[in-house]
Amino acid sequence: MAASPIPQSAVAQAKRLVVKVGSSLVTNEGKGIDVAAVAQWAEQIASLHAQGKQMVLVSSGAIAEGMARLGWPRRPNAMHELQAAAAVGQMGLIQAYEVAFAKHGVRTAQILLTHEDLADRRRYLNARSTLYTLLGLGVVPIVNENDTVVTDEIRLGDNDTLGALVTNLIEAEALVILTDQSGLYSADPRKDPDARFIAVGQAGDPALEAMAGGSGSNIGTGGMLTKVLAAKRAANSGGHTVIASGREANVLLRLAQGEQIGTELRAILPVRSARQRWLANHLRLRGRITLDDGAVRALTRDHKSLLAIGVSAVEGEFERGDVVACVDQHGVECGRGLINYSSADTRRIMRQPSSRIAGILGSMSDPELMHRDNMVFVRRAADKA
Ligand SMILES: Nc1ncnc2c1ncn2[C@@H]1O[C@H](COP(=O)(O)OP(=O)(O)O)[C@@H](O)[C@H]1O
Ligand SMILES: N[C@@H](CCC(=O)OP(=O)(O)O)C(=O)O
Repeated sequence: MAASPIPQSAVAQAKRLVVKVGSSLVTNEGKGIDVAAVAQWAEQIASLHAQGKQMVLVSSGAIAEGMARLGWPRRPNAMHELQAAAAVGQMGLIQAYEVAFAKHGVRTAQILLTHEDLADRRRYLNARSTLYTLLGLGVVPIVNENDTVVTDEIRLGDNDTLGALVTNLIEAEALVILTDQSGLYSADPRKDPDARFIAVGQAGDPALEAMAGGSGSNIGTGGMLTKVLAAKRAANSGGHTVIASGREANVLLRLAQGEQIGTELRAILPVRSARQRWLANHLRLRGRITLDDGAVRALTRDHKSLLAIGVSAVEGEFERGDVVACVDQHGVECGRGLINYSSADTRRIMRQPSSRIAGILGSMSDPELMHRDNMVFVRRAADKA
């Protein structure tokens, strides 16, 4: 008797999944929403939902669809035009998904997030509880970046990162990134016909980042690099990532049956706590402080709190409670955390022992500049968190 196949893939085992679809797929290379493709993904997600899996969809395509609706042949450079296109296109995107999911009796919800929503602790917790509530109600949330309100400095820019942040937020066990390639290759297959397919890898392996180095298609923004980095980020909460072709027939259903399709990037890094992830997921920091070698050792090897005496330079303007990066003498980040003193005060107390803080500032709120409980450490020098 033939043994029944044991589903081993990340998607087969996951009870909570984030599926991300990129702009070039959703809009058929920018021609306008690919209604047939949307219908197929919706059917598959509805089917997995019916099997008891909690599903979240992160969909790009608002800008590309907006451009198609407005009759713009080329992607504009001006931020306000991109935002106008996103506002127009998001209507079409959500409408297409709502119609497609309704055919299977599945309710959907629109969630538009910005980097700031996830960096602010209260808004982050609110977003998380709304997503959990929707999942508990059996709704499929459809997430995109809130392009209309972001500025260049605070935009996530690509939805691969957003997909990973949502994976972290709801502690999904798997992130499926659907794109226009079969997965990750050793080089961009559009440019290198000898590129080798990578079936499996380890999330966070720097060799993968080197392979994915090139930029993406004309329609998408991130290319493969943002997908590989998203896998590293998803691994912070134990999420495995699969990068696969969204054009492959029944790709999600087959993955859920344990079939190996695409590139699976397994999470084997130690899982960080929700608070550590929140700290690590700050993509834009208020400032950075340079540490001397002794302080770098105290932080990274001994996991001690940071004292002002180990700081040799301060960049940026920040307040007490902001998230600030700690870098070594070469500018390589070794950790980050909530700082107990403003940039102005830090400049006055740097290189000084804690016993002198009260004398310099008139009072001392905390003996340490950053408490180790409020810090997250970067595992390797090459790890950009
Ligand atoms: N090593 C690689 N393996 C596969 N694709 C790569 C690689 N390096 C660059 N790419 C490019 O990345 C593109 C996918 O990224 P992108 O266009 O941003 O997609 P999406 O819109 O789905 O996010 C592919 O079409 C491919 O040309
Ligand atoms: N928020 C943007 C998505 C950004 C983007 O292009 O992402 P992607 O296609 O996934 O690289 C949009 O909806 O157009």
